Amino acid sequence: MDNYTLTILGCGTMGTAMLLSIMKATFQPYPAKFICCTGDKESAEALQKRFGDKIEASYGESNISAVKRADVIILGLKPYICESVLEYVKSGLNGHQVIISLLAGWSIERLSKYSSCIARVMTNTPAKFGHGMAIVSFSKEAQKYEDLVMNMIGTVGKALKLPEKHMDAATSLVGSGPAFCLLMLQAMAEGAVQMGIPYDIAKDCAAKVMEGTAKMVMETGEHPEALKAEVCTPGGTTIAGLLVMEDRGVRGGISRGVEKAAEVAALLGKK
Ligand SMILES: NC(=O)C1=CN([C@@H]2O[C@H](COP(=O)(O)OP(=O)(O)OC[C@H]3O[C@@H](n4cnc5c(N)ncnc54)[C@H](OP(=O)(O)O)[C@@H]3O)[C@@H](O)[C@H]2O)C=CC1
Ligand SMILES: O=C(O)[C@@H]1CCC=N1
Repeated sequence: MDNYTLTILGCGTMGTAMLLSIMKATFQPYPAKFICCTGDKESAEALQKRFGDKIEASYGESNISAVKRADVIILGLKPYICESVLEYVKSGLNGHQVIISLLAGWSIERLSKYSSCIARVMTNTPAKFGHGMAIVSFSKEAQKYEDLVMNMIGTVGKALKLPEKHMDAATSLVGSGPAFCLLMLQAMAEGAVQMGIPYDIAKDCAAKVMEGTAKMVMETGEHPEALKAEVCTPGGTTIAGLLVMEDRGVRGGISRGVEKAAEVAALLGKK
C-alpha cells in the first residue's frame, strides 16, 4: 500500500495518542495524508489549530467523505457510540479498507460487518509519550497487512501480537493498567506525605521508583520475585512493609481488580 490516506475516526485521547506516535516516527509505507474526525465542530477546530496543515480535521457530515477517502481507518470511538457512528458513515466504507480498532470490547467478528480487514489493538495513554504498550490481533484477511499495522502500532512504544481470545485480559492489563499503577503510585506518595515529605517530592520519588523498577524487570529479564528478594534485608524495613501489605490483601486486590476489568471489557462490546 503506497501513498495512502489514514483517517482517524474518533480522534480524542487515544486517537490523538496514535496520531502523535505516528507523526514522531518514520516507518514504511508512511501515510501520505491524515484526516482526523471528531463529533463536533469545536474539537475539530482544536485539532486543526494544534496540528496545522499536517492534518485535515473533519466533523459531522464530512466524516462520511473522510471515511470514503481512507485506505486505513483507525477507530478511536467510545464503544457505546461506535455502532451509530459506523452506521452513519457506512456509505463511505467499501468493505476492504484496513480498520485498526482501538476499542475495548468490540470483537473482530462484530467489526467484520464493516470490512474484512480488521486489526484489533489494545494500547494505553503512555502511547502519547512513546512509552505505550500495544497488543494486536488480526482477522484472516488483515494478515496481509500485518507488517504495515505492526510498524504503525509499534510507534506507540512496544507492540506484540496475541490471539484475540486474550484481548479482554489485555484491555485490563494494558489499557486500564496505567490507572492501576497510578493508584499504587499515589498511595505510596501519600504514605510519605503522612510522614511529612512534601507531596511534589513524594510523587516524584514514587514515579522514579516505579520507572526504575519497571526498567530493572525489563533489562534483567529476571523474575520479579527474585528482584523483590534482593530488596528484603532479613529483619529489615522492606519485609516489614510487605507483610502489612499482604495482610491487607493488596496483592489479591490488584490481581482480582485486573480480572474484574477484563470481565467489564467483555461486556462493553455486547452493549
Ligand atoms: N482512554 C484510555 O485510556 C483508553 C481507551 N481505549 C479505547 O479507546 C477508545 C477511545 O477512547 P478515548 O480516546 O478515551 O475517548 P475520547 O472520548 O477521548 O475520544 C472519542 C473521540 O470520538 C469522537 N467522536 C464522538 N462522536 C463522534 C462522531 N459522531 N463522529 C466522529 N467522531 C466522534 C470524539 O469527538 P468529540 O470530542 O467532538 O466528541 C473524540 O474525538 C474507546 O473505545 C476505549 O475503549 C483503549 C485503551 C485505553
Ligand atoms: O476504561 C475503559 O473502559 C478504557 C478501556 C481501557 C482503558 N480505558
